[in-house]
Amino acid sequence: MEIIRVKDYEEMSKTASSYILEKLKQLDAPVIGLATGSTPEGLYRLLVDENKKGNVSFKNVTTFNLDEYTNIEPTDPNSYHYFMNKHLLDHIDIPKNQIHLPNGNAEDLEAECQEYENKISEAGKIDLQVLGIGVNGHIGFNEPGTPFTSRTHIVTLDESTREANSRFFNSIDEVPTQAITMGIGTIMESSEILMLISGEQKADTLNRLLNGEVSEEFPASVLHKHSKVTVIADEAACSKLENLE
Ligand SMILES: N[C@@H]1[C@@H](O)[C@H](O)[C@@H](COP(=O)(O)O)O[C@@H]1O
Repeated sequence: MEIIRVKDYEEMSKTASSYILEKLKQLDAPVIGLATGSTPEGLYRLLVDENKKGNVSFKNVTTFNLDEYTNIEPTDPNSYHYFMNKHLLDHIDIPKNQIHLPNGNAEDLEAECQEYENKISEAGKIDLQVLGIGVNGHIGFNEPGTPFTSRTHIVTLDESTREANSRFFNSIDEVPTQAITMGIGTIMESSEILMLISGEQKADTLNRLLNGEVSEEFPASVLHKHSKVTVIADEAACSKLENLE
């Protein structure tokens, strides 16, 4: 696991954006895994800017998002469909049929999970998966206790996750209780993983990721088993790191 330590949120976003642009240049038909949350918003803003300036094209890019709430319309401002359109997808030159998010509104959610897995397989593999991290170590919506072998599945969200995400809703009662998420096994099949971590509220989380044990109780710890992971973390997120060199 390689750690890139940067000053602040802006520098994290810039470093991530340059990293992704470089990757996109190397591949003819890149398949990129995308994440939601406040952490990648700055990265997406920079990618939109680069696309507008003509420095990068997304015409050959295929995307797969990690997760989506269930029983929420894609047009609902709190859906991850809406989030992705607003922050990235509506503003870049990517063909719509190359964009994939789980359909949290599907009649048969189990079938939707299988179909999502099939679509990823058909695309080959995810070349680069962008990840954020929940305070409790969740990746995608894989909460503590999720098997490392899990595939795309329906999850019941932890109360702590619903609370953390309630800042986007009018009240916690409106936060969905379930979601569809790519499984940990699915995420681990990506050729490469880029994790972004920012802010003091993630300082204990980052310390546990780097210095804690590999355990299903802390989902992100699985990344120690992956051969190509880069973590970009800002000073505030690094503020509680033990074993500083
Ligand atoms: N499902 C998403 C995760 O993919 C994300 O990493 C996490 C952290 O979000 P934030 O970046 O807002 O802290 O929130 C949500 O639960």
